[in-house]
Amino acid sequence: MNSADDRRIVRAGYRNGGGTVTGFVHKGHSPHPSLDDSLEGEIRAFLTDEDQLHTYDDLTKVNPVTPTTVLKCLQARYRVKVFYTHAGCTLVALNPFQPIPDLYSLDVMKEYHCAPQPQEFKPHIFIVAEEAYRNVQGQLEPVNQSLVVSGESGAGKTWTSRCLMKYYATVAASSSVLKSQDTVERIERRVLDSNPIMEAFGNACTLRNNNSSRFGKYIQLQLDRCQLLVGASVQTYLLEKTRVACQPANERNFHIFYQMMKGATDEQRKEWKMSHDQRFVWLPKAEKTIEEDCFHDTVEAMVHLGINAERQRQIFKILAGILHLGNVNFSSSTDESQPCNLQEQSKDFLQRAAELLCVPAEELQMCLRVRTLKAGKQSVLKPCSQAECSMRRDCLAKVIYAQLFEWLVTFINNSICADKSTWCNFIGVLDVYGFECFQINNLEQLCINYANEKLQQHFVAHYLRAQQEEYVSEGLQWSFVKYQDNQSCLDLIEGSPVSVFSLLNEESRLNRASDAKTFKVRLEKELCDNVNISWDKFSKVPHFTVAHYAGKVNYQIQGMVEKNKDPVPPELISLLQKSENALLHQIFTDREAENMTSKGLSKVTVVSKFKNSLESLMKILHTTTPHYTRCIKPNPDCKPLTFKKEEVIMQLEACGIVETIHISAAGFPIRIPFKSFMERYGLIAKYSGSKSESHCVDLEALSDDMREVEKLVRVVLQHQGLDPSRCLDGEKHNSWVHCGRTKVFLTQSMLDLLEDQRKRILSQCAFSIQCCWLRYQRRRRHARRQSATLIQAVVRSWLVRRQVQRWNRAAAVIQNTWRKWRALLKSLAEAELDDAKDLVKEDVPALNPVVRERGSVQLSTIQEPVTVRGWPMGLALASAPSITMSLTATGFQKMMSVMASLNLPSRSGEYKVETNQYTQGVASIRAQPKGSVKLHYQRSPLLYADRQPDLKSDVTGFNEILLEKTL
Ligand SMILES: Nc1ncnc2c1ncn2[C@@H]1O[C@H](COP(=O)(O)OP(=O)(O)OP(=O)(O)O)[C@@H](O)[C@H]1O
Repeated sequence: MNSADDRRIVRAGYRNGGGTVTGFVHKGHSPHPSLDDSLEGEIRAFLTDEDQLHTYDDLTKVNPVTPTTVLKCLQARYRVKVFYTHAGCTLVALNPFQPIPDLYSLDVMKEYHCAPQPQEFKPHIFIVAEEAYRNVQGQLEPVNQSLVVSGESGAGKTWTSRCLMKYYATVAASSSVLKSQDTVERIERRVLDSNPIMEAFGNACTLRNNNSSRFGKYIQLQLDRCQLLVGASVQTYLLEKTRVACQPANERNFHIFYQMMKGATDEQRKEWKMSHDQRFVWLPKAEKTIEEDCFHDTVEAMVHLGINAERQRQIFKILAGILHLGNVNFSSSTDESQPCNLQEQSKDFLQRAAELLCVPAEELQMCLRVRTLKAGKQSVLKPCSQAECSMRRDCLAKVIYAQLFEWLVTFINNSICADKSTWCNFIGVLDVYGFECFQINNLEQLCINYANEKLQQHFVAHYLRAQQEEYVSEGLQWSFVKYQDNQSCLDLIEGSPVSVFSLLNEESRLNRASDAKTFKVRLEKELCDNVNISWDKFSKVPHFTVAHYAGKVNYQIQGMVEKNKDPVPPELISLLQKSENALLHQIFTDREAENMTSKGLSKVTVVSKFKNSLESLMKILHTTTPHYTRCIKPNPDCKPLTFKKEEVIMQLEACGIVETIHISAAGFPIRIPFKSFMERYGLIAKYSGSKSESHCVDLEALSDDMREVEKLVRVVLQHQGLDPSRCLDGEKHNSWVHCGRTKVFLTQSMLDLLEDQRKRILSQCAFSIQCCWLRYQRRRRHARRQSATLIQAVVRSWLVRRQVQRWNRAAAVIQNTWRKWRALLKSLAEAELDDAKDLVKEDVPALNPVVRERGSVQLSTIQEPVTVRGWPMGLALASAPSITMSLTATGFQKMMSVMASLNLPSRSGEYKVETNQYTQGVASIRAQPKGSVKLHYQRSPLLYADRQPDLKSDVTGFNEILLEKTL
């Protein structure tokens, strides 16, 4: 690659309202040699700083954008083991061909998933995955997403698709803890387990890739309202079934056969009649072992998907039967009226194949060697030639394998597909075979390359053309980037009324053996006007050459029509319907098999079927938001960390990556309708303190008034510190924004600036809101505290008042009761004393006059022995406080208090107070000198018995006092 190649891209300026914006004219020499020179100078200047080349995360930042500069950047990045690079709307993924530790770990997934702005992280396939996931969340139309992974065989498409599926199985399930863990785990696991099964049955080791997908697939990951993965469905395209019976030189059959051969137990070998040293014609390069040869993984995945042991047995028996069938050979017959004989060593294989397929051996042999021709209601048997016999054998193997594969896909879908009511959005992952160009190419390659053309067209239509067309419709002056539009190539292949496909179908539907040369003549005649098809006049082999977007491919015509017919002899289908293998029987008796037998496959040709399925895929893609990932194979030998420039540049050119970068770099990738723009960024003008009158303009009204909107856009730009006149219509590199008729066109840098400003204003607003809120809260807290204090004070005073009132009432009751009680006691005591006086008058000498006068007992004054049985209760109660005092006092103090409470004179010698237990109170008082008086008391159960409300009272006493005179 040198700068001469770069001359194909010449920059040209375009003007928009006075300013110049960089645009490009692709492919074609510049009419100005000085431009070439300056470009070369720029390229040299750019490449001088080699140490910086790997820092370009996005190739749109490369300046100037040429194949050389882009290539050098990718190479520099690959050297430092950076494998992902943005190229505008596309992600370029270079295959490292060796596992890179921690590049796809769970932690990395979480990092990208949780990042507020994953785009700011290093380019990664997880950015694409996350962007798609967030788009679904955003619910902006179109909500459903498609991740289109393209690249040539071995570039890493399947690897990338697997990474994407693992990513969604992780992030879309991580927040699902609330759901039944069982369900979630089961569905994620099932979705992931569909991979090893489909790869075992649909992938093979080819010269370009040890694990080459021999079918295309579109996986829909179904998400529910909460963005959780609830199911998935798989749509497959064009399995390369010819590989079952015919493997290209140095390539292998499908992995599953080798897995069986290498991983079977002795018991299984016995059942499959497959000894260790058994060689199968259809298993070339069996000695080569690759990491995909893991039978255990496939069986485990089958178990997880719900394929039970009996079904597995049936599947493996069918596969073993196919292998044995491959060893059946026929010898040529000299007599055309007689069927070909089986070669001697083939007899056993035919027998075993029949046993494994559970069909009668004779019938199998018959079907392979004799054709049944229908003539009206009559059937005529016609022996087949040796070549026909081999073809019928191969056809049988292919149809069984293809139907088995289809059954498996259906089973997987039934197992992982969620009910329509449970999911609402999906993310589709498309992994189709890459562009193929071999020495000999036939119908398979034509179909594969046609599919790639379709995808390229989708990319062109969606991105390159749509973007530029929009510039024009919005009134932007734009110097077009000349991208390679492959519409004419597609017209050649699938167009109407005349195209390669239509002619092929016509030829296939004619009830005659096709001739390659005749067909070539027909093609030449019908398609000579199309520039995308050519013929090598000197070649002896009938062929045609198609100029695809990715390069020219020679297609061999021989066998193409037959392959397109893909006829399956009805007797073979009838035979398989009779199979005692339940699975085989079911596969061929279902509705599709019925159609197949009744109409014959020749009616629905391979290309028409493929075209239909691709068209429905395209319909789905058109209704989704696409995300493109271009996988690049850095070297043809799959060597780790080896970068071959020639190999890479071819792929970059083939997928139009340079054009993509140009359009992304020179154009305005962000286009926002005025109204949405104002809704999002109008606040910048509003909160930046501008006095512009446009601030007061009603946004709703403005959306209709383009001039006003433009004025506002200018204000917004002013607030960014940008000169609107330069940025809107500015010079080269200054033109960041354009106002179209209905939309604002922005560069990524402009968008970043706007977003930054918006974020700043929002955070200022948030800060103001927080301050207000805090102030408000503080005030509220203070007010609350004051109110609480007031309430507490009021309540406390109310409580106290209530308490005092209760006490007052209680005191009044007590006083009242006490007074009554005291009066009662007094009267009782007086009555008792009156009785005692009477008694003394009658029986004993008179009591001491002091006693009589005071109405109290003065034992000391008793001259004569008297018998006092006890003191009245009233006296006891009246004296209670003193007693209490005496209980707490000790010694003399106590004695004095007791005497005082009994109103006893304290003359010494007349009586004695004894305290038996000092600590517990007075035990007795003994009178002197004639005998002693014992005073007993006991505590009253009455509340307040120890209180003496009225201290002046002359009534004294204990709770209960018993006086006892002992002689
Ligand atoms: N990101 C990667 N990291 C490590 N190895 C990778 C990576 N991508 C691809 N590979 C390696 O490259 C091989 C080929 O990749 P893959 O099978 O995905 O290619 P493909 O594009 O799907 O090819 P085909 O079209 O033939 O199916 C893988 O088997 C793997 O070993």
